[in-house]
Amino acid sequence: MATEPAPEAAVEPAEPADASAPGTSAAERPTAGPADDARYDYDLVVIGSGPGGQKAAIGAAKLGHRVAVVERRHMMGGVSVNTGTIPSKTLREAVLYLTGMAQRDMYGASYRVKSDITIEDLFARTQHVIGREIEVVRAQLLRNHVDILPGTGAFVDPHTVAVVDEDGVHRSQVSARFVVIATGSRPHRPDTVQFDDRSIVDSDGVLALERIPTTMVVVGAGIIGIEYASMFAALGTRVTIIDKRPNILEMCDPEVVESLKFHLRDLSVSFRLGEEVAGVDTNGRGTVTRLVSGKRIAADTVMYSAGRQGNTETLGLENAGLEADRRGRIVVDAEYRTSQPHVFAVGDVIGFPALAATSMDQGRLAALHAFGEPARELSAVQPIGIYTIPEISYCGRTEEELTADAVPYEVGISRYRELARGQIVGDSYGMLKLLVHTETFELLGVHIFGTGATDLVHIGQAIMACGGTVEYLVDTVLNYPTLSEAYKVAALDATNKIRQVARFVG
Ligand SMILES: Cc1cc2nc3c(=O)[nH]c(=O)nc-3n(C[C@H](O)[C@H](O)[C@H](O)COP(=O)(O)OP(=O)(O)OC[C@H]3O[C@@H](n4cnc5c(N)ncnc54)[C@H](O)[C@@H]3O)c2cc1C
Ligand SMILES: NC(=O)c1ccc[n+]([C@@H]2O[C@H](COP(=O)([O-])OP(=O)(O)OC[C@H]3O[C@@H](n4cnc5c(N)ncnc54)[C@H](O)[C@@H]3O)[C@@H](O)[C@H]2O)c1
Repeated sequence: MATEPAPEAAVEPAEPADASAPGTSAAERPTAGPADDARYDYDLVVIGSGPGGQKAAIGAAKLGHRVAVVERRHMMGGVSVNTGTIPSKTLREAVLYLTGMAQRDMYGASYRVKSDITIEDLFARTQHVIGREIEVVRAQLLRNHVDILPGTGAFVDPHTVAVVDEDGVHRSQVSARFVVIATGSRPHRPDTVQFDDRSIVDSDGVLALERIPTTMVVVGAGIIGIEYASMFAALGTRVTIIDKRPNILEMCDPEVVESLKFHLRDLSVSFRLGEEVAGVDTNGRGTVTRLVSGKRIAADTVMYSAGRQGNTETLGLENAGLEADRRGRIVVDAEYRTSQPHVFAVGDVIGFPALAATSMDQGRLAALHAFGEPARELSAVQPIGIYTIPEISYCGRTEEELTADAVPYEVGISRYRELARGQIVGDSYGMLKLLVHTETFELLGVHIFGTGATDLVHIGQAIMACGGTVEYLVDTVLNYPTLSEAYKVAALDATNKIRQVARFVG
């Protein structure tokens, strides 16, 4: 994501930039809600078309309001569609398919679908999916009569947004009763590192690599770093992961993290944890990463994934009476309202948890709150999906948290290798762990490692969100053979252990 051009001071009066598009001009709007204010060009202007912005815009349009989305021409769909969630998950799918990785248990360690995988093979699939997704986003906005204003938006005053085109020329200026800031984030680039977008890249640059590197250093063992590290390791790249924290993915179940590390080491990944990067040197042919401890690591490519920065510095926040913190984030209340009650902010620009999944709901809720519609809070039980190879997913609490809070719990485990479906799909390493309250039988946490984890987690999530107990799983018939059966096996394991303790106690 490049830095946006700064808006000029004087701008021309508003004319929706995409007014030529059929059926999209504000004047043709079929209905306007009773609360609409004719003083403004729009009831809602959304800045940014990522998951948060899309859902805010469509949510308001469904209520019959006049809505516009400001977005740069090349970024329709946001980071999510263009450089984040969708390309990374498509790349993972291409890696899994072409390397034959998921089938090696069945057909042997040398099994490959294609022996000489090129970067073109991988990016062809990615580009195809990105193209389709952009069309889906655009079509959804247009069929909901949302105007698309191409360009970069910036506040002129608290109710007015100027739209500047890529070449720095002002396109228009629009006023709105409400504004939603959904400008997302970009990779954080430390000043000490000279990114050249060839051998020293961030998570955007990794999507423009010219070849699959033989060796790679990944700085930052957060979700982005570990996901890409596992993809390149599967492709045969020798990857070194560096992080100043003592372990990777610290929010996950330690047993799951150990399983992942075992798999990654098996793919020649090395870990340099508890180590800080002092700088990176490049001579055009390769890189040397210098650690504060004095170590030096040579690699073809360095990928930095050391956190993200909110896109706020060219938004003209000061013109709206707003400000952002050092990391470009905007503070909001429980209704996603900023310190200006008519301006909302959603998605990565408000910080944690910074997921496409949560951003969508934040956008939807911000639109409801803006127009005074009833809105329920999001369920507290939210899943995390990490698309490593193999994948990880969890919801609820970890063993550490429960122990720290002195909550009595029992663990129920199911190993995929003991499930018929696990054998059929060739997953011998997968496992599902349930954490169950020993007195109430309430489900407290679900931690999954292996095939289908990010989908399977939703079964546990639904039970937990509805206050269900493990007895539901014991008493329920599940399809056979499925991976969902892991829930049943783990539930029986946990209840057997609880019963055994009860027998001893008498
Ligand atoms: C590599 C990677 C993988 C990821 N994988 C996942 C995943 O598997 N699951 C998941 O849930 N999340 C994932 N995420 C996170 C997810 O992509 C983000 O949380 C999500 O995209 C944030 O949505 P958003 O609505 O805040 O906007 P974004 O998607 O960040 O989009 C913001 C948009 O605003 C535009 N914009 C910025 N400033 C302006 C301006 N002044 N005027 C007009 N437009 C502007 C930008 O051009 C951009 O298009 C991943 C992120 C990355 C980087
Ligand atoms: N599957 C998913 O849901 C998914 C996938 C990718 C990204 N995301 C989202 O994107 C966000 C950003 O991810 P991220 O991985 O870039 O950030 P992060 O903040 O999670 O991780 C950054 C890591 O870099 C380390 N680090 C920073 N500077 C360092 C240095 N100089 N030397 C060594 N280590 C250093 C930090 O200790 C930290 O562990 C996440 O919070 C996540 O919400 C989600």
